[in-house]
Amino acid sequence: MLFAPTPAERRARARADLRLGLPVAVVSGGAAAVAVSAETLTARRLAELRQAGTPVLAVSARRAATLKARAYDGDLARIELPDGADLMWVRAVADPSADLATPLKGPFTTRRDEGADLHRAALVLAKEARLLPAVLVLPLEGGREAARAADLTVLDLATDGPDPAGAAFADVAGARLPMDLAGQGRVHVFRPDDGGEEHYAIEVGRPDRSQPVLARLHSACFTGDVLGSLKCDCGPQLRTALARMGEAGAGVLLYLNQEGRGIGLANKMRAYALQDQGFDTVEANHRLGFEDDERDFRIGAALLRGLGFGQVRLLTNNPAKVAMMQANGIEVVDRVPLRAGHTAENAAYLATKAAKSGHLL
Ligand SMILES: Nc1nc2c(ncn2[C@@H]2O[C@H](COP(=O)(O)OP(=O)(O)OP(=O)(O)O)[C@@H](O)[C@H]2O)c(=O)[nH]1
Ligand SMILES: [Zn+2]
Repeated sequence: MLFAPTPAERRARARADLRLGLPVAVVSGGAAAVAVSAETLTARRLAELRQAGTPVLAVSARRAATLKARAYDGDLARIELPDGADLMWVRAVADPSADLATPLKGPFTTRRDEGADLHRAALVLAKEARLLPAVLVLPLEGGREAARAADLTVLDLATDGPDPAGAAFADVAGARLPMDLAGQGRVHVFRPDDGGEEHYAIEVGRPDRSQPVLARLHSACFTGDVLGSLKCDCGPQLRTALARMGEAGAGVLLYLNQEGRGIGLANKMRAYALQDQGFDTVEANHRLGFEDDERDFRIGAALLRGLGFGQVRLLTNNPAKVAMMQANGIEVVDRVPLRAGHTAENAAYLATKAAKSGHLL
Protein backbone atom coordinates (compact mmCIF):
# COMPACT_ATOMS: atom_id res chain seq x y z
CA MET A 1 0.00 0.00 0.00
CA LEU A 2 1.23 3.53 -0.81
CA PHE A 3 2.79 5.40 2.14
CA ALA A 4 2.57 2.44 4.51
CA PRO A 5 5.34 2.47 7.16
CA THR A 6 8.16 -0.08 6.90
CA PRO A 7 8.74 -2.58 9.75
CA ALA A 8 11.57 -0.40 11.14
CA GLU A 9 9.32 2.65 11.04
CA ARG A 10 6.55 0.75 12.80
CA ARG A 11 8.97 -0.26 15.56
CA ALA A 12 10.11 3.37 15.94
CA ARG A 13 6.47 4.41 16.31
CA ALA A 14 5.82 1.64 18.78
CA ARG A 15 8.79 2.75 20.93
CA ALA A 16 7.49 6.31 20.94
CA ASP A 17 4.00 5.07 21.87
CA LEU A 18 5.35 3.09 24.82
CA ARG A 19 7.26 6.14 26.05
CA LEU A 20 4.05 8.18 25.86
CA GLY A 21 2.18 5.57 27.87
CA LEU A 22 0.10 4.47 24.89
CA PRO A 23 -0.77 0.81 24.40
CA VAL A 24 0.87 -0.97 21.45
CA ALA A 25 -0.78 -3.97 19.78
CA VAL A 26 1.43 -7.02 19.24
CA VAL A 27 0.15 -9.78 16.98
CA SER A 28 1.41 -13.17 15.90
CA GLY A 29 -0.69 -15.46 13.71
CA GLY A 30 -4.11 -15.50 15.33
CA ALA A 31 -2.90 -14.22 18.72
CA ALA A 32 -3.08 -10.54 19.64
CA ALA A 33 -2.40 -8.51 22.77
CA VAL A 34 -2.01 -4.93 23.88
CA ALA A 35 1.13 -3.96 25.80
CA VAL A 36 1.63 -0.88 27.99
CA SER A 37 4.90 0.10 29.67
CA ALA A 38 4.68 -0.25 33.47
CA GLU A 39 6.85 2.83 33.80
CA THR A 40 4.60 5.16 31.79
CA LEU A 41 1.32 3.55 32.80
CA THR A 42 -1.35 5.94 34.05
CA ALA A 43 -4.28 5.21 36.38
CA ARG A 44 -6.63 5.72 33.43
CA ARG A 45 -4.86 3.15 31.25
CA LEU A 46 -4.71 0.67 34.10
CA ALA A 47 -8.46 1.09 34.66
CA GLU A 48 -9.04 0.54 30.91
CA LEU A 49 -6.90 -2.62 30.94
CA ARG A 50 -8.82 -4.00 33.91
CA GLN A 51 -12.13 -3.12 32.30
CA ALA A 52 -11.11 -5.07 29.18
CA GLY A 53 -9.83 -8.18 30.97
CA THR A 54 -7.09 -9.54 33.19
CA PRO A 55 -3.63 -8.20 32.29
CA VAL A 56 -0.36 -9.74 33.45
CA LEU A 57 2.84 -7.89 34.26
CA ALA A 58 5.68 -9.25 32.15
CA VAL A 59 9.15 -8.72 33.63
CA SER A 60 12.58 -10.00 32.62
CA ALA A 61 13.96 -13.09 34.35
CA ARG A 62 16.59 -10.82 35.96
CA ARG A 63 13.87 -8.74 37.64
CA ALA A 64 11.88 -11.88 38.49
CA ALA A 65 14.90 -13.30 40.34
CA THR A 66 15.02 -10.23 42.59
CA LEU A 67 11.27 -10.44 43.15
CA LYS A 68 11.56 -14.17 43.91
CA ALA A 69 8.94 -14.77 41.23
CA ARG A 70 9.28 -18.04 39.26
CA ALA A 71 10.17 -17.39 35.60
CA TYR A 72 8.51 -20.31 33.82
CA ASP A 73 9.14 -18.68 30.43
CA GLY A 74 12.95 -18.81 30.59
CA ASP A 75 14.02 -15.23 30.02
CA LEU A 76 10.84 -13.65 31.40
CA ALA A 77 8.04 -14.08 33.92
CA ARG A 78 4.35 -13.25 33.60
CA ILE A 79 3.16 -12.02 36.98
CA GLU A 80 -0.56 -12.11 37.75
CA LEU A 81 -2.03 -8.90 39.09
CA PRO A 82 -3.66 -9.55 42.47
CA ASP A 83 -7.08 -8.05 43.18
CA GLY A 84 -6.72 -4.43 44.08
CA ALA A 85 -3.27 -4.04 42.50
CA ASP A 86 -3.08 -0.34 41.72
CA LEU A 87 -0.68 1.93 39.90
CA MET A 88 1.67 2.05 42.89
CA TRP A 89 1.79 -1.76 42.99
CA VAL A 90 2.71 -1.97 39.30
CA ARG A 91 5.38 0.72 39.67
CA ALA A 92 6.86 -0.93 42.76
CA VAL A 93 7.14 -4.31 41.04
CA ALA A 94 8.71 -2.73 37.95
CA ASP A 95 11.08 -0.27 39.62
CA PRO A 96 13.37 -1.41 42.43
CA SER A 97 15.00 1.96 43.02
CA ALA A 98 12.30 2.78 45.58
CA ASP A 99 12.35 -0.70 47.17
CA LEU A 100 13.37 0.66 50.55
CA ALA A 101 10.54 3.21 50.55
CA THR A 102 7.90 0.79 49.24
CA PRO A 103 8.68 -2.74 50.43
CA LEU A 104 7.67 -5.34 47.88
CA LYS A 105 4.29 -6.96 48.03
CA GLY A 106 4.99 -10.62 47.31
CA PRO A 107 4.63 -13.52 47.03
CA PHE A 108 4.00 -13.35 43.31
CA THR A 109 2.05 -15.84 41.23
CA THR A 110 3.40 -16.32 37.73
CA ARG A 111 1.81 -17.91 34.68
CA ARG A 112 3.17 -21.27 33.49
CA ASP A 113 0.94 -22.01 30.51
CA GLU A 114 2.24 -21.72 26.95
CA GLY A 115 2.36 -18.47 25.03
CA ALA A 116 4.86 -15.82 26.14
CA ASP A 117 5.94 -14.73 22.64
CA LEU A 118 3.91 -11.52 22.60
CA HIS A 119 5.15 -10.65 26.10
CA ARG A 120 8.76 -11.27 25.05
CA ALA A 121 8.39 -8.99 22.01
CA ALA A 122 6.88 -6.26 24.19
CA LEU A 123 9.80 -6.47 26.66
CA VAL A 124 12.34 -6.16 23.84
CA LEU A 125 10.50 -3.07 22.66
CA ALA A 126 10.47 -1.54 26.17
CA LYS A 127 14.25 -1.99 26.39
CA GLU A 128 14.68 -0.43 22.96
CA ALA A 129 12.61 2.53 24.22
CA ARG A 130 15.03 2.82 27.19
CA LEU A 131 12.17 2.10 29.58
CA LEU A 132 12.22 -0.37 32.44
CA PRO A 133 11.76 -3.93 31.15
CA ALA A 134 8.28 -4.34 32.63
CA VAL A 135 5.13 -4.34 30.52
CA LEU A 136 1.43 -4.93 31.20
CA VAL A 137 0.05 -7.30 28.59
CA LEU A 138 -3.62 -8.08 27.91
CA PRO A 139 -4.99 -10.44 25.25
CA LEU A 140 -6.86 -8.35 22.68
CA GLU A 141 -10.35 -9.50 21.82
CA GLY A 142 -10.95 -8.72 18.19
CA GLY A 143 -7.22 -8.86 17.33
CA ARG A 144 -5.79 -6.68 14.59
CA GLU A 145 -9.14 -5.13 13.67
CA ALA A 146 -9.79 -3.96 17.23
CA ALA A 147 -6.27 -2.49 17.40
CA ARG A 148 -6.78 -0.59 14.15
CA ALA A 149 -10.17 0.67 15.31
CA ALA A 150 -8.52 2.08 18.46
CA ASP A 151 -5.80 3.70 16.31
CA LEU A 152 -3.03 1.66 17.98
CA THR A 153 0.31 0.90 16.36
CA VAL A 154 0.29 -2.78 15.36
CA LEU A 155 3.50 -4.84 15.40
CA ASP A 156 3.32 -8.20 13.66
CA LEU A 157 6.00 -10.57 14.94
CA ALA A 158 6.17 -12.24 11.53
CA THR A 159 7.39 -9.07 9.84
CA ASP A 160 8.18 -6.38 12.41
CA GLY A 161 10.88 -7.90 14.63
CA PRO A 162 14.23 -6.17 15.20
CA ASP A 163 16.31 -6.07 11.99
CA PRO A 164 18.96 -8.79 12.47
CA ALA A 165 21.41 -6.77 10.38
CA GLY A 166 21.06 -3.71 12.65
CA ALA A 167 20.40 -0.16 11.49
CA ALA A 168 22.07 1.49 8.51
CA PHE A 169 23.65 4.88 9.20
CA ALA A 170 23.89 8.01 7.06
CA ASP A 171 26.57 10.66 7.62
CA VAL A 172 24.10 13.58 7.70
CA ALA A 173 26.35 16.50 8.60
CA GLY A 174 30.00 17.21 9.26
CA ALA A 175 32.19 20.19 10.01
CA ARG A 176 35.69 21.17 11.07
CA LEU A 177 36.30 21.52 14.81
CA PRO A 178 39.44 22.77 16.53
CA MET A 179 39.78 21.04 19.93
CA ASP A 180 41.68 21.85 23.07
CA LEU A 181 43.16 18.38 23.59
CA ALA A 182 43.10 16.87 20.11
CA GLY A 183 43.87 19.79 17.83
CA GLN A 184 42.21 20.06 14.44
CA GLY A 185 39.40 17.64 13.79
CA ARG A 186 36.11 16.99 12.10
CA VAL A 187 32.79 16.04 13.67
CA HIS A 188 30.34 13.83 11.78
CA VAL A 189 26.75 13.15 12.86
CA PHE A 190 25.43 9.72 11.93
CA ARG A 191 21.69 9.07 11.78
CA PRO A 192 20.23 5.56 11.76
CA ASP A 193 17.39 4.56 9.44
CA ASP A 194 15.44 2.95 12.31
CA GLY A 195 14.55 6.05 14.33
CA GLY A 196 17.17 5.19 16.98
CA GLU A 197 19.79 7.42 18.55
CA GLU A 198 22.19 9.50 16.48
CA HIS A 199 25.89 8.86 17.13
CA TYR A 200 28.94 11.02 16.49
CA ALA A 201 32.38 10.43 15.03
CA ILE A 202 35.28 12.79 15.70
CA GLU A 203 38.13 12.49 13.24
CA VAL A 204 41.36 13.90 14.60
CA GLY A 205 43.84 15.19 12.02
CA ARG A 206 43.69 13.44 8.65
CA PRO A 207 43.87 9.71 9.37
CA ASP A 208 45.37 7.54 6.63
CA ARG A 209 42.72 4.93 5.72
CA SER A 210 45.35 2.48 4.44
CA GLN A 211 46.96 2.20 7.91
CA PRO A 212 45.52 1.05 11.27
CA VAL A 213 44.02 4.12 12.95
CA LEU A 214 44.13 4.94 16.66
CA ALA A 215 40.46 4.54 17.60
CA ARG A 216 38.22 4.87 20.65
CA LEU A 217 34.60 3.73 21.01
CA HIS A 218 33.34 5.91 23.81
CA SER A 219 29.91 5.23 25.29
CA ALA A 220 28.05 8.34 26.44
CA CYS A 221 28.26 9.05 30.15
CA PHE A 222 26.49 12.31 30.99
CA THR A 223 27.60 12.15 34.60
CA GLY A 224 31.24 11.38 33.84
CA ASP A 225 31.79 13.22 30.54
CA VAL A 226 29.90 16.41 31.41
CA LEU A 227 29.58 16.61 35.18
CA GLY A 228 32.99 15.23 36.12
CA SER A 229 31.52 12.42 38.22
CA LEU A 230 34.02 10.60 40.40
CA LYS A 231 31.92 7.40 40.38
CA CYS A 232 33.37 6.20 37.07
CA ASP A 233 36.40 6.74 34.82
CA CYS A 234 34.55 7.87 31.65
CA GLY A 235 35.41 11.57 31.66
CA PRO A 236 39.19 11.09 32.12
CA GLN A 237 39.11 8.25 29.54
CA LEU A 238 37.42 10.53 27.01
CA ARG A 239 39.91 13.34 27.53
CA THR A 240 42.92 11.01 27.59
CA ALA A 241 41.82 9.41 24.32
CA LEU A 242 41.46 12.80 22.64
CA ALA A 243 44.85 13.89 23.95
CA ARG A 244 46.52 10.67 22.68
CA MET A 245 45.03 11.23 19.25
CA GLY A 246 46.23 14.82 19.33
CA GLU A 247 49.76 13.64 20.19
CA ALA A 248 49.64 11.00 17.45
CA GLY A 249 48.36 13.59 14.98
CA ALA A 250 45.50 11.33 13.88
CA GLY A 251 42.71 9.20 15.25
CA VAL A 252 38.98 8.56 15.31
CA LEU A 253 36.76 8.76 18.37
CA LEU A 254 33.21 7.47 18.17
CA TYR A 255 30.87 9.04 20.69
CA LEU A 256 28.10 6.48 20.94
CA ASN A 257 24.85 7.56 22.55
CA GLN A 258 24.51 4.34 24.52
CA GLU A 259 24.24 6.00 27.92
CA GLY A 260 24.55 3.73 30.92
CA ARG A 261 25.82 0.76 28.86
CA GLY A 262 22.69 1.02 26.73
CA ILE A 263 19.99 1.36 29.41
CA GLY A 264 19.54 5.14 29.11
CA LEU A 265 20.15 7.89 31.63
CA ALA A 266 16.93 7.47 33.62
CA ASN A 267 17.69 3.80 34.19
CA LYS A 268 21.33 4.57 34.99
CA MET A 269 20.16 6.97 37.68
CA ARG A 270 17.91 4.20 39.03
CA ALA A 271 21.01 1.99 39.06
CA TYR A 272 22.90 4.70 40.95
CA ALA A 273 20.07 4.86 43.51
CA LEU A 274 20.50 1.11 44.01
CA GLN A 275 24.26 1.52 44.28
CA ASP A 276 23.63 4.00 47.09
CA GLN A 277 21.81 1.14 48.82
CA GLY A 278 24.92 -1.03 48.59
CA PHE A 279 24.54 -2.95 45.32
CA ASP A 280 27.44 -2.95 42.87
CA THR A 281 27.19 -1.79 39.24
CA VAL A 282 26.33 -5.26 37.88
CA GLU A 283 23.87 -6.17 40.66
CA ALA A 284 22.09 -2.84 40.20
CA ASN A 285 21.54 -3.54 36.48
CA HIS A 286 20.21 -7.00 37.27
CA ARG A 287 17.81 -5.77 39.95
CA LEU A 288 16.38 -3.34 37.40
CA GLY A 289 15.85 -6.22 35.00
CA PHE A 290 18.73 -5.53 32.63
CA GLU A 291 21.76 -7.55 31.59
CA ASP A 292 25.21 -6.29 32.64
CA ASP A 293 25.72 -4.61 29.30
CA GLU A 294 22.89 -3.79 26.88
CA ARG A 295 25.02 -2.02 24.25
CA ASP A 296 24.93 -2.96 20.58
CA PHE A 297 28.57 -3.02 19.51
CA ARG A 298 27.66 -3.55 15.86
CA ILE A 299 27.00 0.20 15.71
CA GLY A 300 30.63 1.14 16.33
CA ALA A 301 31.82 -1.28 13.66
CA ALA A 302 29.24 0.03 11.16
CA LEU A 303 30.33 3.64 11.73
CA LEU A 304 34.03 2.80 11.35
CA ARG A 305 33.29 0.99 8.11
CA GLY A 306 31.16 3.93 6.96
CA LEU A 307 34.12 6.25 7.54
CA GLY A 308 36.37 3.96 5.53
CA PHE A 309 38.36 2.41 8.42
CA GLY A 310 39.01 -1.33 8.39
CA GLN A 311 41.92 -1.63 10.82
CA VAL A 312 42.21 -0.02 14.24
CA ARG A 313 44.49 0.29 17.25
CA LEU A 314 41.71 0.28 19.81
CA LEU A 315 41.98 2.31 23.00
CA THR A 316 40.12 0.18 25.53
CA ASN A 317 40.40 -1.93 28.68
CA ASN A 318 37.45 -4.09 27.65
CA PRO A 319 38.41 -7.32 25.80
CA ALA A 320 34.72 -7.84 24.86
CA LYS A 321 34.88 -4.67 22.76
CA VAL A 322 37.89 -6.02 20.87
CA ALA A 323 36.08 -9.30 20.22
CA MET A 324 32.91 -7.53 19.05
CA MET A 325 34.85 -5.36 16.60
CA GLN A 326 36.62 -8.42 15.18
CA ALA A 327 33.29 -10.24 14.89
CA ASN A 328 31.83 -7.29 12.99
CA GLY A 329 34.48 -6.86 10.34
CA ILE A 330 36.94 -4.44 11.98
CA GLU A 331 40.44 -5.77 12.43
CA VAL A 332 41.91 -4.79 15.81
CA VAL A 333 45.65 -4.94 15.15
CA ASP A 334 46.43 -3.73 18.67
CA ARG A 335 44.64 -3.08 21.96
CA VAL A 336 45.96 0.11 23.52
CA PRO A 337 45.27 0.26 27.29
CA LEU A 338 43.41 3.36 28.47
CA ARG A 339 44.03 3.81 32.16
CA ALA A 340 42.85 7.17 33.47
CA GLY A 341 40.87 8.67 36.30
CA HIS A 342 41.36 6.03 38.98
CA THR A 343 40.24 7.57 42.28
CA ALA A 344 39.31 6.44 45.78
CA GLU A 345 35.64 6.99 44.85
CA ASN A 346 35.66 4.67 41.84
CA ALA A 347 38.09 1.99 43.10
CA ALA A 348 35.31 -0.46 44.06
CA TYR A 349 33.45 0.22 40.79
CA LEU A 350 36.56 -0.51 38.70
CA ALA A 351 37.32 -3.62 40.75
CA THR A 352 33.77 -4.90 40.10
CA LYS A 353 34.15 -4.31 36.35
CA ALA A 354 37.41 -6.25 36.41
CA ALA A 355 36.01 -9.13 38.48
CA LYS A 356 32.57 -9.46 36.87
CA SER A 357 32.86 -7.99 33.38
CA GLY A 358 36.41 -9.00 32.45
CA HIS A 359 37.82 -5.48 32.20
CA LEU A 360 41.59 -5.16 32.41
CA LEU A 361 42.77 -2.74 35.06
N1 LIG B 1 24.33 0.90 33.90
C1 LIG B 1 25.42 1.53 34.32
N2 LIG B 1 26.18 2.15 33.39
C2 LIG B 1 27.30 2.75 33.82
C3 LIG B 1 27.69 2.78 35.17
N3 LIG B 1 28.85 3.47 35.25
C4 LIG B 1 29.17 3.86 34.00
N4 LIG B 1 28.23 3.44 33.13
C5 LIG B 1 28.18 3.55 31.67
O1 LIG B 1 29.14 2.67 31.15
C6 LIG B 1 29.53 3.08 29.86
C7 LIG B 1 31.04 2.96 29.76
O2 LIG B 1 31.35 1.62 29.94
P1 LIG B 1 32.55 1.12 30.80
O3 LIG B 1 32.12 -0.17 31.44
O4 LIG B 1 33.04 2.23 31.71
O5 LIG B 1 33.73 0.88 29.81
P2 LIG B 1 33.73 0.17 28.39
O6 LIG B 1 33.23 1.15 27.39
O7 LIG B 1 33.05 -1.15 28.45
O8 LIG B 1 35.29 -0.15 28.22
P3 LIG B 1 36.50 0.84 27.98
O9 LIG B 1 36.68 0.87 26.49
O10 LIG B 1 37.64 0.22 28.65
O11 LIG B 1 36.12 2.18 28.54
C8 LIG B 1 28.97 4.48 29.70
O12 LIG B 1 27.83 4.39 28.84
C9 LIG B 1 28.53 4.88 31.09
O13 LIG B 1 27.40 5.74 31.07
C10 LIG B 1 26.87 2.11 36.10
O14 LIG B 1 27.15 2.03 37.30
N5 LIG B 1 25.75 1.50 35.63
ZN1 LIG C 1 30.86 7.05 33.37
